[in-house]
Amino acid sequence: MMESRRRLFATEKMGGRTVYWFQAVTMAVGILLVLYYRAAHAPAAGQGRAAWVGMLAAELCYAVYWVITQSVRWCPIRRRTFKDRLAARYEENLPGVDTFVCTADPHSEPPSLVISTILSIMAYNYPSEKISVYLSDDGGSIFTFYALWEASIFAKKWLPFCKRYNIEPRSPAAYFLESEGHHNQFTPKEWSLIKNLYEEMRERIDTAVMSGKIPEEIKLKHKGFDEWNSEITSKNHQPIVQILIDGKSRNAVDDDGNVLPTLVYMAREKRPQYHHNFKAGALNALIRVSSVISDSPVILNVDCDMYSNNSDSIRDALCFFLDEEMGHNIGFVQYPQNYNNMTQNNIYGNSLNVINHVEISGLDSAGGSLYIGTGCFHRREILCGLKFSKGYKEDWSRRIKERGQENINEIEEKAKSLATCNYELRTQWGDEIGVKYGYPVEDIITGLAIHCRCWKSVYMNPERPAFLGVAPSTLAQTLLQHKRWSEGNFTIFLSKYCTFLFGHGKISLQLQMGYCIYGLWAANSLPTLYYVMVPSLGLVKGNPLFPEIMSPWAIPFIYVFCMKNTYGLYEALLSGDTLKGWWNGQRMWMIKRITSYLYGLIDTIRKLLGVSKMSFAVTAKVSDDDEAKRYEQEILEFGSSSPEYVIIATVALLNFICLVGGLSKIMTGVWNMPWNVFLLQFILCGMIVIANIPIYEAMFLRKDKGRVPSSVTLASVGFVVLVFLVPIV
Ligand SMILES: O=c1ccn([C@@H]2O[C@H](COP(=O)(O)OP(=O)(O)O[C@H]3O[C@H](CO)[C@@H](O)[C@H](O)[C@H]3O)[C@@H](O)[C@H]2O)c(=O)[nH]1
Ligand SMILES: [Mn+2]
Repeated sequence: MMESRRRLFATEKMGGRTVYWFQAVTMAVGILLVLYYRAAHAPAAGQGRAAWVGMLAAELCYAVYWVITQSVRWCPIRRRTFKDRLAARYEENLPGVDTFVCTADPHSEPPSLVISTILSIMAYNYPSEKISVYLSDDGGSIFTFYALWEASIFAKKWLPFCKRYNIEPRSPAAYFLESEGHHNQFTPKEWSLIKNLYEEMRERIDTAVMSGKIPEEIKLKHKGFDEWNSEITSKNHQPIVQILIDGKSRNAVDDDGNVLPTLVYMAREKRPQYHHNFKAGALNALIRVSSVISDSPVILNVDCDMYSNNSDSIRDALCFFLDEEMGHNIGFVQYPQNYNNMTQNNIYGNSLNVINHVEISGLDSAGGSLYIGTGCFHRREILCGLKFSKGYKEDWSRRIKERGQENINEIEEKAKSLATCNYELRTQWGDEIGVKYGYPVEDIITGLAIHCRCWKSVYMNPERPAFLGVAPSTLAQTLLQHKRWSEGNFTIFLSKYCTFLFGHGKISLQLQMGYCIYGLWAANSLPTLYYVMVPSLGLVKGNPLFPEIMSPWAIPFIYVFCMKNTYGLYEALLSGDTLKGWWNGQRMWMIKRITSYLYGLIDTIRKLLGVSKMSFAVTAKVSDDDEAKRYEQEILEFGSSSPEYVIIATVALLNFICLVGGLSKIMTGVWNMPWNVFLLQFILCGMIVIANIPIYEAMFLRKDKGRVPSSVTLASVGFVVLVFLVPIV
């Protein structure tokens, strides 16, 4: 009796609270003093008042934002699971799990990468008959289908190999990369055999993609290839659903005679006159298609590059859903986004370490992790719009969908009819049912709606990362991704789904604030743009904007600046960043704010005005050799002449000129003011210049292809001249 009541998971509070509270209280006092000083000491009109008021506005924004970021720092928690108890109680009655993998473009997301993810999911340490894997191909590409077909055959060898030797990770690409040289648990022959099989398969797939042709004899081997003809394009084709492995069929066994998971390819119908709603549209089609094939009560959703790195993740997630005491109101279980292509010092700040270790853990204690699009287990019912009610209880022992008289062709036809363009017309899909449409971050808004239907969620961050994906490895891709994210979250903030309105009374204030950390990314761009330009300009124009260094009022400014950075550094180091990684992160933080977030802000407003439409630009998961090499060496990649780079170069150049100009004016005594009036401004400008050193290198010293193109440098010179001519300070 006692045994059966023991919990399947535990929740622990994280330490470090004294340090946190010391930081929080002293920062709050410091910020208030800064704001008071700003308000009380504004210069007279005509003597730089406008610039001063701008500083006040910027600091006010920072202050509000700082308060918001504290919401997730009060009491972060960590979760632990007891898989042995799960097995002891439920091994015979484990629920089915449907996995949705989305891909959109065979060029930025190579099919060979996609199938490594698929194979890693098929090989979970979980009864195969209960796993179904669905690939949604928004590229509608015969090459992706071909790769999946190859994977369905390779799986017969791969799954037994994984299970026999209990290897990790179970993505063949990742496994063979990692295990080179230390694979002594099995005979070298066996290892080489399977490795060769894998490499040959990859070779065949890559060759097909590169040559744009699939050998005719292969096309004869599966009826699915007949779906493609010369007219089909990614934007215009009929619905395609192909069940490559039917887990219920007797023939679906691996080389050891064990059942194989079900494997399905889907390309929903696309027609130019219908809007397809990007990934959200794909997920909704998958929800319907899977409902006639396996209809499992649990759905796992991963991006095509996010392979499973931990074969126990399904079991970990189920420890939450199946917990007798607390499981009934948990709507989804989110794992962090981790990447396997991080360089040591996080050159583009993409490691998300602090978000993963600090912020989402804090959100978890406030009511639930956000749904971040990949590595997330949902209950099927909540994705379909179910509201939480007191007496709710899922029947986990619900049997795997029985199949009546229908044969596989009939099921495919039925599934196709659910993946047509007009199926959703005049329905609640994309609104009350399924993943929400109209937001570039469909994940966040869908998670918010689920929280507001009174479900909780949990965040699971196991020692061995559950999923590993591909982070953007160029500056352009990083900025593109962050533009989409900041724009998406800001769109939510300005919509009727703004957490303070929509979430009011439904989720805790803490969680409402937590959502706004990301909701306000875009809004942060303006104060930052102001702060990296105006004080520096003030140096050359003789306009003091901070208290002089001897004044007691300098203390709160210095304190806030130092504390913010010290505490930030402390969090970063605790989360696994290196010192240099943190520093690179600071640079990227500035760059993202003055480019991605600014663009995100502008595009959100343009959408509100109706002059632009929502888009979802897929980030590339491959880069050319040259680029990859510079990424390895942590050298910033520019190369093309994009307007974002002009902003970055302009700000860098401007600060350099201001620093030199300001110094020389002080030295030569042009200003009638002593140097200590400007010291804080010099420090700020100097820090910006130091952070920008790699930008100067890219503009003036580097010769490689990734340098800042001279057209960008020239344009930035033009803008700097313009800035000096316009009397804004
Ligand atoms: O029309 C589309 C566009 C994208 N995708 C898929 O969506 C996933 C995410 O796209 P990616 O370009 O990798 O974007 P990221 O910025 O890395 O994605 C993060 O942010 C997205 C929201 O902006 C979430 O959907 C993702 O799950 C989350 O990992 C990929 O598997 C794509 O294949 C589609 O299926 N159809
Ligand atoms: Mn991605």
